[in-house]
Amino acid sequence: MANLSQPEATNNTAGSATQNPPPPQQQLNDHSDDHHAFSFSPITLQKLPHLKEYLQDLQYACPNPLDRNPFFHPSDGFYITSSDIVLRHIVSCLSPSGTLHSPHHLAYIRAGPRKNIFFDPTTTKAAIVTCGGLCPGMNTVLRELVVGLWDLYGVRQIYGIKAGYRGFYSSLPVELSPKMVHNWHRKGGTVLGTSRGGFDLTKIVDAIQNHGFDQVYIIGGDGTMRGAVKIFEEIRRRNLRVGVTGIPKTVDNDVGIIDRSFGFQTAVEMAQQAIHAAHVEAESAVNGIGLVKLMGRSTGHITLHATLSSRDVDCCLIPETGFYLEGKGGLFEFLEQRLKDRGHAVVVVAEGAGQDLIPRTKAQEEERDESGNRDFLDVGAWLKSELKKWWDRDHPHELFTVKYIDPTYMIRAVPANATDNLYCTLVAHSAIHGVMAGYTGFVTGPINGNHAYIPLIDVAQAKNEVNIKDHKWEWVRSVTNQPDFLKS
Ligand SMILES: Nc1ncnc2c1ncn2[C@@H]1O[C@H](COP(=O)(O)OP(=O)(O)O)[C@@H](O)[C@H]1O
Ligand SMILES: O=P(O)(O)OC[C@H]1O[C@](O)(COP(=O)(O)O)[C@@H](O)[C@@H]1O
Ligand SMILES: [Mg+2]
Repeated sequence: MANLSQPEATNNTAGSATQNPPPPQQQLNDHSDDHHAFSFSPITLQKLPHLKEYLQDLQYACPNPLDRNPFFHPSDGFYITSSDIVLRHIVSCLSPSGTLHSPHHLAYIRAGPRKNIFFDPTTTKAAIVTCGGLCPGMNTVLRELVVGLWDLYGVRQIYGIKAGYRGFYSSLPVELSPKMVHNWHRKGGTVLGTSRGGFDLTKIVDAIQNHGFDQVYIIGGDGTMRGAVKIFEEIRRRNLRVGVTGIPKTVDNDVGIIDRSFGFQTAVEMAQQAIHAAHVEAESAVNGIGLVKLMGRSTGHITLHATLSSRDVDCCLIPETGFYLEGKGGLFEFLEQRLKDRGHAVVVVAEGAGQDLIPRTKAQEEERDESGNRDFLDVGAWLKSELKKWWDRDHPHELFTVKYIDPTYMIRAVPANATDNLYCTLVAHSAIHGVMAGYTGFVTGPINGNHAYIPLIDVAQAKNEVNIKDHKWEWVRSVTNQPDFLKS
């Protein structure tokens, strides 16, 4: 349990040393309930929405059923209280006098079971939906939500919404039980189905109301989280007794605040196979280049992590840094030297990198997927063709080979590895505990290794890009010795 200093009568609204929006200012004086946000100097606890905020007569439904669960023996400290927090940043800086440079710290409410719950499990009706692209572990989260609701809390009405947000209003919910989901964690993809687009707020909330759902679990990426905020706000506007929670899923790892999303590590692991094959092909050719394109719509996390863990990569290209082909400090000059020194080279490029270099028509510029995400041109195919043109122009009589590998969906259409599966279980159970405790409009995810509850709106607004100023990007540069592509 966190050891905090005395609570102050008024909220400490000091900002944190983060890139995220400052926490909402608030005047709070009731610290008795778990759902109230308050701040302790020098820590500001991030406020979390709670059903009690707009349903004033809402009372605790009952003590947590885990009290009576034969497999749990709740002891002191088992239940999470309002004093349990997770600090946003654990790396700080001491001044010469030994005090912290940044006097204010942002904290989030720690995830986990609460002593009292606001839902009666015998009448609770939960809905679960998966949206956006696939990610390893989606089925594990589905399974653990069903099993957790059923076994931990005794909920018997659990429904799956088919094929993403549109499924709320375009098809009938599917009844789920532990028996039905028992082996789902072994399957890639999502048994419920998923889709992009189809977000119709009124129809979705009408469906939630008409079906009588009072808990909604939304699994998806950054787009899904933005939709979930709107659903939560509309539910609050209609004064519905419905808890809404988001569970971030993204192989791109582009969802902010949390350490990482489930499935990311599995995707990085799968990417190794493509890099390894590219390396073998390149090494076996004369002047061979192995080129691998990896997913990452607008962030290069998969490419960066796959590069760092592979060590066979000569050049890593991500959307967060520009690159250029010709001239001093360019890609061609670098590869020419590598081929001279080693006879082969491996280039790994994120799908969102170099998009501004690829010529495109006006129509191509406008192309969007059903969710409104920009459609990318194939940077790998373009790079392969540019490399060939360059070599034919500058070395017309020398052998040269580019072997282009695009594993695309292979890195995400697989079951989660052990680490991601563990994550999926924790995140699903934490989400259930939070909703049962009356929290709503929140996301569960690990912050510095500990699961916390974070306001949905903060997560929907925060983007997790590769910070090219931090050490991780420097490691890439030192592993590959690639140019910085900063034109002098
Ligand atoms: N700004 C938004 N407001 C409401 N719904 C959105 C928004 N952005 C995306 N969505 C919806 O969220 C779902 C998934 O979004 P998408 O961007 O395809 O995937 P992901 O959630 O994995 O990023 C889609 O049904 C899409 O219509
Ligand atoms: O072809 P699809 O299904 O639209 O998916 C492609 C996109 O999905 C991703 O894997 C993940 O995207 P989301 O997290 O937005 O679903 C991206 O890397 C990629 O651009
Ligand atoms: Mg997305």
